[in-house]
Amino acid sequence: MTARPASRPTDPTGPALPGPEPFAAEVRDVVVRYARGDDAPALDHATLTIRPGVITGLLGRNGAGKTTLAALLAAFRRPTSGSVRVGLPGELEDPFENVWTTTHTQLVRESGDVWESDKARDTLAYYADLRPRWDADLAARLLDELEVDVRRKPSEMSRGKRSALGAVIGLASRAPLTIFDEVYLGMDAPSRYAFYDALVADYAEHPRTVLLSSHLITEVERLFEDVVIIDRGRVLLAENADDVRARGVSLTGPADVVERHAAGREVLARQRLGGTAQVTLFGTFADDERAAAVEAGLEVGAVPVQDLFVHLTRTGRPGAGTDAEREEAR
Ligand SMILES: Nc1ncnc2c1ncn2[C@@H]1O[C@H](COP(=O)(O)OP(=O)(O)OP(=O)(O)O)[C@@H](O)[C@H]1O
Repeated sequence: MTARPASRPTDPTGPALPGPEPFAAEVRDVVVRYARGDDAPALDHATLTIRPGVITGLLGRNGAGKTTLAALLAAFRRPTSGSVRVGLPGELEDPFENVWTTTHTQLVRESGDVWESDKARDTLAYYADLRPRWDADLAARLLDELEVDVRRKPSEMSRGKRSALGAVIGLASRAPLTIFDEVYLGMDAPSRYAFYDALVADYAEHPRTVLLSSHLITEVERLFEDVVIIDRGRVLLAENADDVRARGVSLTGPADVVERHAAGREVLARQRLGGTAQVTLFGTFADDERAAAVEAGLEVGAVPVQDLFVHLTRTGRPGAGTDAEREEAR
């Protein structure tokens, strides 16, 4: 953030207030063009629903439109056309210049959304004042756990500590709609896992609607219930994560048996360790195919969201994806 708003924090240590129920959001036929006449809009007739009280994973390759979508929901910008509505289920409103919905929506981006040149505690005080459900105790505990020194300015912190500060702001806000846009990318693995654990624990106690955008799909996929995949501004799918996982099949077992049961199917990923192989196949198995695979000694499982994501968004779809492209997309 570059400019400080006119209002200043008053009581950063005040008690958390009860707030509204988790928000829902609806995006209908939304187009966002950053430049007039741009023939590759950042969002291209995007339509999706964010369910209330659910953690949704927002996935897409670089430049897919994730940050643009997050910015619309948080009312940082308006769509070129189409409608964005946010709020209590059944009472959705246009969030743009809407004090009520924006007060209850917290977006944290990779930059951390912090005042770079002020001490971190000033940014925390600002959010404590802004967010009615701010929990100062939770913020203090997480800052301690993630070893963020609030006496320092973000401009003097490492990227990871700045990200951690943003992650704490997102969690302690307890906003009915909380959006984490790649906020944890700068954090090291122990910090990221501490953040995921804190998110799951606090979400269980204080349900809210969470949108998590990340490239680290294997790390975060256990967290989300719904998935939205965007590709070049278009929504490829928006559905329950288990339904996404059921779009493919994973087979594990002796390599020759695995290959026999995979024959003729589209292989999304293949791994081999000695005589054991694991393949990820696109498409579902009929009951008799599944039974035959189990009978032959194979382990039949659901597909990691990551493999489907790579498949659905690979360069030159349909058809031409190579292993190198898949690696690049990971
Ligand atoms: N301020 C801007 N001005 C012009 N074009 C922009 C602007 N912000 C984003 N874009 C373009 O809009 C498209 C979508 O960008 P966006 O940042 O939403 O994608 P993203 O999925 O968040 O990408 P990443 O994972 O790389 O952060 C990209 O083509 C990007 O170049």
